[in-house]
Amino acid sequence: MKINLNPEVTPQSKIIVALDLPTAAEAIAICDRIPDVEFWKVGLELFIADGKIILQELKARNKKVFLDLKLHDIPNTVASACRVATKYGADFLTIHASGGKAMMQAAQAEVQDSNTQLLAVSLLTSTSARELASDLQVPLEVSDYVSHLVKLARDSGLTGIVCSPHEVANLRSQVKSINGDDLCFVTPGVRPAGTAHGDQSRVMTPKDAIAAGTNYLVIGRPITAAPDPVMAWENICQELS
Ligand SMILES: O=c1ccn([C@@H]2O[C@H](COP(=O)(O)O)[C@@H](O)[C@H]2O)c(=O)[nH]1
Repeated sequence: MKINLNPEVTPQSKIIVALDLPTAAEAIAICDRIPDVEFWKVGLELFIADGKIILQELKARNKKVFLDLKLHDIPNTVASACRVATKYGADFLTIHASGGKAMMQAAQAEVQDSNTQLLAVSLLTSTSARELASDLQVPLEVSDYVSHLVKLARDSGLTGIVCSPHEVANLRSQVKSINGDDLCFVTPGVRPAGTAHGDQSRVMTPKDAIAAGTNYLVIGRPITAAPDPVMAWENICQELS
């Protein structure tokens, strides 16, 4: 069954915790410590190390799974990878919107009849306005560039978008999905007040991100790298309740 994009409004159900860890054993240890987490994200490091093991383990625990592979290649290659990825039973899978419409449409066609819903990564939350202009030489404001990519993803039939919480409110009012429903906005770049931003640029607190209209928050190191991950998780849930 495809997951509900507007989960029950408990703090836990809106938080996806990123398991950016080097082995399945370390990831499982974190899952054991925080059994209340309902939705886990498996990214490149863990997938390359131990993808099959961790994905089977999370599904065996009846957890929701976000497989964050951020695929970006020619349409045939991405579509084939998406077809194979659906076999893991992931609820969300990411591809890069900057791969273009043909790539996204081909990918969407492969997941259409599965329970996996595709999200388009717009502009990485680590990218600043300065980098967009100077390094990437994109002559647009961040908000205009993200909006352009989101429309491409919408026109390609994707379910949702990965963007910074800063962009959600504007995008929600501007862009509906092709069937008229709201797009699902999934936002990394979330930092509780007082925690290190690290490599993230376009950040917001959990409470402000929810107020901005995010469907799901993605939070990694503020929980998994905290001195006490259980307390970090509980503090964020408390902030949202
Ligand atoms: O634009 C993006 C897309 C994906 N991510 C991923 O989210 C988590 C964030 O982890 P933190 O430790 O909370 O920074 C990470 O797995 C990224 O790969 C993103 O940050 N930005």
